Amino acid sequence: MAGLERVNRQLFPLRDISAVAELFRDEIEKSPDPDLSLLSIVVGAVENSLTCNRSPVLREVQGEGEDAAGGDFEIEFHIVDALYSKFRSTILGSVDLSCYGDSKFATRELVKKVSDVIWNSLSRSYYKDRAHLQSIYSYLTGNKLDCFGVALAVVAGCQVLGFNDVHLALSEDHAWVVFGENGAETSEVTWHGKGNEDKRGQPIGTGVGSLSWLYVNGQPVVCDRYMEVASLVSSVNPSFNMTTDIKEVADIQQQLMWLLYDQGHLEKYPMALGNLGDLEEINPTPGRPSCQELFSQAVDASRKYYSNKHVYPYTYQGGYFFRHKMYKEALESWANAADVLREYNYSRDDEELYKELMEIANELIPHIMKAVGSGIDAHSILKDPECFAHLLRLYDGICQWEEGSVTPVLHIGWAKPLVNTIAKFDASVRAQLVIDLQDEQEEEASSMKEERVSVKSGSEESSSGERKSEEQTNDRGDSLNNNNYSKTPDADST
Ligand SMILES: FC(F)(F)Cc1cc2c(N3CCN(c4nnc(C(F)(F)F)s4)CC3)ncnc2s1
Repeated sequence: MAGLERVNRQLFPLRDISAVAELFRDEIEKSPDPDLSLLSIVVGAVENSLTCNRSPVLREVQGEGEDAAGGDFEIEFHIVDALYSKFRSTILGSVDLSCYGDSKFATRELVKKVSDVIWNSLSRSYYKDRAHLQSIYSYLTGNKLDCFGVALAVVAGCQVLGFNDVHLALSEDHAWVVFGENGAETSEVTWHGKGNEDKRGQPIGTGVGSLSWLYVNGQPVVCDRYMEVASLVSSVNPSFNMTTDIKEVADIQQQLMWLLYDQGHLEKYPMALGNLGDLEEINPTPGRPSCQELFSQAVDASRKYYSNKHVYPYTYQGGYFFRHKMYKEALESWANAADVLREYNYSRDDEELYKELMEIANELIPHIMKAVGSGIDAHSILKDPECFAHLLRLYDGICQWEEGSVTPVLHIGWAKPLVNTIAKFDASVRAQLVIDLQDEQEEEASSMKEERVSVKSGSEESSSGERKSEEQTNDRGDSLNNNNYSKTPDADST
């Protein structure tokens, strides 16, 4: 039974958060196969009505403080019904299933066909980096989707066709699909980054090219239906403009995230836990885990389920510590993020992460040095050898990221802030630096280079990790705006 037939029509017209939450709860708790297009249309309609259709008069009255009051929304059943039917008839009307064999599993050709239907119905040219282009509501009412939205729409389209083996696979800056028996097949279905030729229909490379962060070294978040619901909730964007969020949209997103959290559907989704942490930092829910705990759960999830190959859990956590002037903890989180990077080779597809690290190294850390330099030095950072060790581990990780990459990472723009920062630490702290190089003979034997840097600080010492093996160093490393997931191909690249 399709989603709309089982929806509780008494809930409509949807006028408040609890009605939207009730509809999601019904769909998540009562249906073995939550209807992605229904849920994406509903939450997209709410987001759109509160953030996009703003009457100028209302705006003057509301004022645009931090959280401009979003006013009310009213989502009529017949609107949702019409859009839901439009999506289903678009998909069912464009895909002749008799062309794709009789397997109950999707084929590569079918997945590509669904991707083509979505792709070819998008507006010819629009600003892909804009907010609010992630939902099927946006697709149906404006023929616009960002790169995440295309991937979600393809999975929702395959659900309409009855192929429940097609699922969303998510890295920290790209999305694709898995399908077939045991989800053993993969396919690109959307674009990535600016001006890159899309690879739609191709499997995800498994060769050395996949050593780029973009494909998280074979450790993507592979979603089930419920995690796909979590991804569409996580992609809700409360932004009204660059400086203002609509509080009602953030509240709805937060409540839906807790609903999914309670059902265990965020357990293996580090970025969703990070997003919930951000929402909780702004507006804590009484009786719920703190944002610091959520950021820590995101780190644990990456370590437990993804061999610690995800970077963002540490940058979510480091950003939190930085904002709360917990500078030593921030340096440790950022050093842990850099440890993840060591296994990767930097490729031009990784520029979102490059920008993240640039901001940390060349803006946030210099800010810390200024703050502690002028006396706000709660933990006397500049006298703490462990902080110095975290700083060196951060930079050494970035250097190792660069090693073996075809694209350089560091340049003079990095060196100046680094030199200034190192110079800020007390000479006595720097003097404690002990660099012990591994014995030469062993190096031949293992053909793996390993160098240990440690800063003796009382009992504790910290050290850097393994180097890449020889064969990895010459590989050719064949970029989501953090708020709204979209990548920015040129305006008319689709
Ligand atoms: F599908 C793509 F291509 F868009 C990749 C995905 C991105 C993303 C996400 N993001 C991206 C990272 N993001 C971050 N926000 N702050 C971040 C940090 F730098 F503080 F770590 S990372 C916001 C939400 N949140 C949930 N799921 C996903 S799936």
